[in-house]
Amino acid sequence: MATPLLDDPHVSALKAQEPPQNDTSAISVSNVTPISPTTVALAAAPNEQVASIVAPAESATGTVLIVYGLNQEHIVQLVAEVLGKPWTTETSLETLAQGGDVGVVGILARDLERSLEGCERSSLILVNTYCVEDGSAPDDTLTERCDYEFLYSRSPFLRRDLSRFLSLILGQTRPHDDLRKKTRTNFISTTFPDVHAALPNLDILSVGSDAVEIRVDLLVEPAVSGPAAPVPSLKYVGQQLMLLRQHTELPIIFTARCTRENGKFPMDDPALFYKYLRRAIQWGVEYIDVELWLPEEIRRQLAEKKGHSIILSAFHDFSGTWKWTSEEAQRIFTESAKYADIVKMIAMVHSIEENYELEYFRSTIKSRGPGPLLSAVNMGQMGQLSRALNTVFSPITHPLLPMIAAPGQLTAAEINEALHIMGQLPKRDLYAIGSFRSTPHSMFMEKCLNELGLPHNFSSIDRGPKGSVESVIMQPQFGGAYLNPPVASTTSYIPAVSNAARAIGLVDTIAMTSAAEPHSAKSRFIGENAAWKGIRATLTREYVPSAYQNRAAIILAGSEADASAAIFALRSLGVGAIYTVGFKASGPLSAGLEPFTSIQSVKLVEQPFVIVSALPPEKSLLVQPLLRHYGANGRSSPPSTRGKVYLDLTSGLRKGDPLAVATSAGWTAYGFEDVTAWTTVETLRLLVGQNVPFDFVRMASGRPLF
Ligand SMILES: O=C1C[C@@](O)(C(=O)O)C[C@@H](O)[C@@H]1O
Repeated sequence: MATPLLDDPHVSALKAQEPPQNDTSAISVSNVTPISPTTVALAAAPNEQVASIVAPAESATGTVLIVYGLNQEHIVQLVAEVLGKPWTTETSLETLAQGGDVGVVGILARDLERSLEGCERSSLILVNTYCVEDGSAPDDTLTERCDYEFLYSRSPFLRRDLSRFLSLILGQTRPHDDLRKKTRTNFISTTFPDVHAALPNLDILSVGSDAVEIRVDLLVEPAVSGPAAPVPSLKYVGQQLMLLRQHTELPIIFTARCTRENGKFPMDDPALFYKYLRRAIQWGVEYIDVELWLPEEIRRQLAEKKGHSIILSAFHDFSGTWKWTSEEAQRIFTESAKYADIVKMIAMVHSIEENYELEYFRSTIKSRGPGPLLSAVNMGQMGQLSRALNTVFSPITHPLLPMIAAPGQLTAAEINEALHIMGQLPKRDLYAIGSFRSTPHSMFMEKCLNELGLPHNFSSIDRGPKGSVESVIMQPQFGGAYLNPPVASTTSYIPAVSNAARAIGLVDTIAMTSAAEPHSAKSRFIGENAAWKGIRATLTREYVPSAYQNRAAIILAGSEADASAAIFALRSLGVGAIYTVGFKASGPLSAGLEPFTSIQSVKLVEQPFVIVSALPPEKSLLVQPLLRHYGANGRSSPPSTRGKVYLDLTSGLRKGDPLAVATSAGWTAYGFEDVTAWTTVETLRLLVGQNVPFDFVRMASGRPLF
């Protein structure tokens, strides 16, 4: 049967080999398959240069086998597009074994079982896909036969959701690698019986959260007749999870809390927990909460099968007699650590002293050296102090939730206020430095600081005469700034710069370093570049990082400086040749860039996967002929590698409407507003260490942004 192309020579790394390594923005530069011999010389070295700054992902090969339902073949093509790989459909897997590594292969669900007999599975990643729109659920045995399962509905979020799912299960994005390095992390414990009720407020609810917990045990599945079942069905849970994932970019924590630990899941059948948690791994959930009381065999098996999900072990003690200083507390940690990436220990307490004892316990765990992270808090009003002092995955609540998930829970704002009062979060002066255009943006920043209960001042200042920025930075209360437009990374008043900012040549954020002790020899501040992360986050929202590997890119800009963050972001994704229009590069990122000098050069470029325009507004029209030329009706890409991205970084009143032209010519197009919102997320992280989700930034800013 079917279908297109297995002739693409670029079938390469799809899946990162075990286990999760370093950086979320990881890239792969090994396994680079050149587009053309010249591309090798042009691209390999520059990508490696960026790879030394942004740690590369391990690469590996594998075929993604998409199991699909009748009349659902479109999902196979969509998977291939998001992965940037060729695809085919088969009725049997025998031919596959001979054909080797072919990217994406679709097989009808009804053909799977017969096909798998005697088939060598080791290089296959089996993903069952299932459209839940009609309210039905996939067949259990089919799901169990597969490694992963993608539940979907044909919503505007489908592509984004698919990209997130694939990036996670293939180990191409590793949200935990970023989070485990943060000084403090919070997660919001949602307590809705139905995720639908959370959706209108999800953006605001998750300000200050690094992850969202879905309390599966608190979901209440509507009963056809009679009272609701004590445990929501897997079918219902799957649909609820899909809905939540479509509406938040934050990692999800999947929790089925048992009755003894303040939850509703019955404890008479541990296998039930295994079934739900295993399914959560198959659904590509980022964090799985595994209770310590579960039989060791179940915990071991979940750890073995966790793929790229992270395991949070959970232990709650409600007895009121818990002692953090006891042998038992140490034993519980040791036992939990066996199969966990994060150990969560939570106890009900009745005196303030028990918080001090918990802090002592925390220090003993730290002194043990490397091992899983400890997230430990006390419950009850007396335990609230510990909720402020815990730094790893602190459970938080929000006034808009129907109820708190545990006694004594605090909001993100309450924790920050408490930390401030205890002298742990001193008030700082933060600045937006630059053109007056940044004022609405700084109002938004102020709004975020308020929402987060942060004590800082925020002021917007013009760059002013020479020396004026220096005098601001020298003030003892100075606590960080963002600069619009950015300044050269060699600017004398910036004490130190990050490697990325140095390579890009621009600093757009001055952040306090973590080693910012008052008399330390180290610089208290560092110049950073948030823009490239904003660009990268935009580019990878609907395509997995490896979709960019070795593909050609074109960048149009009025100057090298306007393009450098985009070049860095593209290099971090391992793109192949980069062609430039409107400028000739000579800075640190110039190696491997090839200028388009004539219409002749346009003809030489095969099919660019990505076009970025950072042209000045009065010249923004110039990109339109290229978008049309390479659009679906022009020199279109082979169907095997269809899908291409247009990123418009031009701000202000522009000529023409390149975004509309791009969309009508079949490009996946993103405007400046998307990049700015992602960049703002990064800026807030750098300046105040807090996570404000993209959707909140986008919602609060409306359109056009700020
Ligand atoms: O484990 C925890 C911590 C928690 O019990 C608390 O004490 O805040 C709340 C739960 O939802 C979460 O799963």
